Amino acid sequence: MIAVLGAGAIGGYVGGMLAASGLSVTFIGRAGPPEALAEGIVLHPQGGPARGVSVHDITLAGPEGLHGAETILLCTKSGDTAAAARTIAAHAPEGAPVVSLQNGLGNVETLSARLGPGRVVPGMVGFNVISPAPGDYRQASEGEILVGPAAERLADQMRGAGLPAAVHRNMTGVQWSKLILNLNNPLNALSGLPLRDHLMDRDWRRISAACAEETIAVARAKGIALERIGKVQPRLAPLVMRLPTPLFRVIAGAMLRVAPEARTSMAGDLAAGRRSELPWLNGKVAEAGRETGVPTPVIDAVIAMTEEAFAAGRSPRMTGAEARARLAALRSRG
Ligand SMILES: NC(=O)C1=CN([C@@H]2O[C@H](COP(=O)(O)OP(=O)(O)OC[C@H]3O[C@@H](n4cnc5c(N)ncnc54)[C@H](OP(=O)(O)O)[C@@H]3O)[C@@H](O)[C@H]2O)C=CC1
Ligand SMILES: CC(C)(CO)C(=O)C(=O)O
Repeated sequence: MIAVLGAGAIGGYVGGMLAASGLSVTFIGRAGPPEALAEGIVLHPQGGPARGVSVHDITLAGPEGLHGAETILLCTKSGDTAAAARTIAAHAPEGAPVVSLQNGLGNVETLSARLGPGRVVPGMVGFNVISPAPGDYRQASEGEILVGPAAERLADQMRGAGLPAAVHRNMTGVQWSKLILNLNNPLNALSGLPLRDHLMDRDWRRISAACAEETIAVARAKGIALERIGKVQPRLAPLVMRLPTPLFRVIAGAMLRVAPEARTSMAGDLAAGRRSELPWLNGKVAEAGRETGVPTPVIDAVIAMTEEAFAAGRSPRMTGAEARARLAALRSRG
């Protein structure tokens, strides 16, 4: 049985696809069965027909449902990882591998510290998923799932379920490279725009490019080999993001094949009043920058602006040009 801990957008979609292929999947809620799935699941893979999974073909449970898990997919936000690790330690069989499908850096370390080394496998989901209604999950952009070699069987099961999954040997490089894409998450939360409209604004892309450059410099200082994520070569990302919009539209066509209503997961967190994953995204780059002596002034200023927005509980809905002016003011202050 595959247990999905964190029945939100990623857990609902990935777990739902696995269940639709006939695998036994249990969705674990915080205290009891996840209510969002009480009526079953509707899946909308990008470019494919919608499919339904009856509530009778899945198991919904509280933490005790981890009891029979052979593999655990961890799909909570990063701020919930430590609590999830405690739940796994208390309820899951000791040897059951835990595959983190989360964004950001540090989740694997948090899980390993609680559950022991060798049991936790890093994973990366390269596509966006939105959930317009409880139990309804839509793949909203292109991308693949990558997992560490220890999860080869899971990668096979995912492919069998129609999910584009593969094993990757350098998951540290993959996670840093995905992080470069996720540096756009707080910017998208600040603009409040659908992701596609956001990406069409060159001022926002220029800020993304500056954040990517700082992260590439930090990764280089740490000796991390960055990896291609889908069609994106991280080292070329700053160049591509800075292109004038008509050229960007042609070169980055795949990046723009995004559902019109899609927003990044952090924009969703801000809109829903949830905590942000900022400390595991930009925060980790700033931390590593301090350790390696690489300055990260743009990332630091983006952190300050995003923290302000989360403290206010709503997106400032600023334009890219306004954001650049604000960043310049924050940087000149210090
Ligand atoms: N959404 C996306 O497009 C993508 C997201 N990701 C990453 O995947 C991860 C998950 O994101 P996403 O699916 O969007 O997040 P969601 O907020 O949609 O879902 C997270 C789910 O985890 C549940 N949860 C939290 N703590 C626990 C716990 N201790 N026990 C059981 N359930 C728990 C939450 O329940 P509750 O509602 O009660 O809080 C919620 O249902 C994040 O790291 C994100 O960055 C990666 C690629 C794309
Ligand atoms: C797919 C992507 C990069 C952007 O939507 C993402 O990871 C997220 O929303 O958190």
